[in-house]
Amino acid sequence: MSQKPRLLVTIPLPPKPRKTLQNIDSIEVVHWPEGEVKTSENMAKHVQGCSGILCSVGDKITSEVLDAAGEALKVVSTVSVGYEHIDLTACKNRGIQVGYTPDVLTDATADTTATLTMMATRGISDAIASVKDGRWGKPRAALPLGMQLPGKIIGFLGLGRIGYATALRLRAFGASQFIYHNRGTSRFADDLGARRVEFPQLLAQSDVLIITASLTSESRHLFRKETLAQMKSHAVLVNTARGGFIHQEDLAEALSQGIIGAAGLDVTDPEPIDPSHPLVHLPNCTILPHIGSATLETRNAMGDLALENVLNGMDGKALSTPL
Ligand SMILES: O=C(O)C(=O)CO
Repeated sequence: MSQKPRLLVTIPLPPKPRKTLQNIDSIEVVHWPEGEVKTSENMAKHVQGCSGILCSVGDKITSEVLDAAGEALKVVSTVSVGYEHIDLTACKNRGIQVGYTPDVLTDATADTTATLTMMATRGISDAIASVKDGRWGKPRAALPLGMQLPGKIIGFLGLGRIGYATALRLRAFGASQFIYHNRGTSRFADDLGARRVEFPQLLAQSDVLIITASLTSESRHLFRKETLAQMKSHAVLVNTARGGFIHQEDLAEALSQGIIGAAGLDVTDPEPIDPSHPLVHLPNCTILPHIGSATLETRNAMGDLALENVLNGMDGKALSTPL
């Protein structure tokens, strides 16, 4: 049996960190078998005896997984800024370090959030569909008119790094009035001239409401029938954070009944969303397949940082970006 420390890699790595890892022969790399379902049983099987886990948001790192890994496990490193898939308390209790990848994905994710905001406010996905399905030019099939950002109130649930970078992009489209709801105050508020409001005011005042917060057990299904009903009837809801913020059946109902105007989602719950889900077929709902950070440059940077974290952790060193 190999005496080398073992590293479980649960995801296909981007090219740059993949190459780096290929050139390291002091560790044994266990790659997740292509196409194998990520069940807890399979995770427990592959993680046995590993000193490090390199994973991402689709991998549930529970106390059972940590127990299955055994005494050797020193570090869990996720290729993501979100970390709700990792049981941090269980890691802490076992002295296991946890790393994540903040900052390096801010710009790519803000690009996606601003793009999705523009797509949803202008009804771009239905407009594209109308060209493909022959509705273009048929008077009775006229598309609804879109909404522009000047003079509108742009609300952020979670004005952190990604929210701020999104607001800067939306300024180029004429957005100038920003409000936000964070638990405390945002360090970016002054620069944007953004006003902090309580959640009910965020719902009631936003013309565009953008979710760029971390999901917690308290914020699960924060957007449901009762809260969606408090939004403006033309409001556009954008979510590039986590699907769990939104009760999807309630959102589908709100969009089809004109309770709110449109939605743009880069995240769903579960992922992927079932293609037969009503949200997928609504003309006023744009859904992207969780591509927030999906550029070559950003994924390489995330992979590099996560690899650095896991190698340091396996070596007993401090991580560059610990949780
Ligand atoms: O980094 C994250 O948390 C993601 O969702 C990746 O896009």
